[in-house]
Amino acid sequence: MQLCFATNNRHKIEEISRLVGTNFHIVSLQEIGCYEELPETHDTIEENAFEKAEYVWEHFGVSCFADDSGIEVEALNGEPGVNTAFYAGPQRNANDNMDLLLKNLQGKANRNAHFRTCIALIINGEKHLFEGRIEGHILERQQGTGGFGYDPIFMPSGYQKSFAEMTLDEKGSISHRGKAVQKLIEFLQTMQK
Ligand SMILES: O=c1[nH]c(=O)c2ncn([C@@H]3O[C@H](COP(=O)(O)OP(=O)(O)OP(=O)(O)O)[C@@H](O)[C@H]3O)c2[nH]1
Ligand SMILES: [Mg+2]
Repeated sequence: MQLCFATNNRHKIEEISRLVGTNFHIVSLQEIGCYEELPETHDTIEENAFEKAEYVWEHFGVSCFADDSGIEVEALNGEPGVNTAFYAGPQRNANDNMDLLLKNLQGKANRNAHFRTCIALIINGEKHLFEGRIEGHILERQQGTGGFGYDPIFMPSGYQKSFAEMTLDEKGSISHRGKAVQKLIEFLQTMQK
């Protein structure tokens, strides 16, 4: 089965390709001739995931899925949430985003946070949503150099290392994205039976 992964984030492609393995064949936006930014104009992760997938389905007529993700911090009433990618500004810089989050958490005892991924699938025009979530906390400072985004300051519950100190396989086995993709794979497998 061939599906377009509607994303411009190379880290997501790397993580999801490993998880999907040979279960189905993923094609990129470039491979279907889509070179534009995908619209993400809504206030929720769920709606933005569908907006990206719908754009590809409507403009290119290709079955596809999109991943919209965010980190939600308890003491900040769920922020950055839907603004995770550009929390510190339109430059979408990971260090600026982490610095701002650490600054906004200064002096706060509660550092609980979770990552959430919503994967919107449109297959032959039918729409489905899969969600994955991982609980953890925000570290005092960056730890590790792997991963992307906020990985160096996020430590999942029950672990003594940040996402940025894990291998891609380790992160994928517990992460928000890993859980959402697992649900997507199981769904696609039941469809093929
Ligand atoms: O530490 C992190 N570990 C992760 O596993 C992770 N996944 C997402 N993020 C952050 O959340 C934004 C989502 O925004 P997002 O879902 O709109 O993605 P994006 O704009 O980068 O790509 P696209 O898929 O929309 O093209 C991204 O930019 C990252 O800053 C992560 N941070
Ligand atoms: Mg985006």
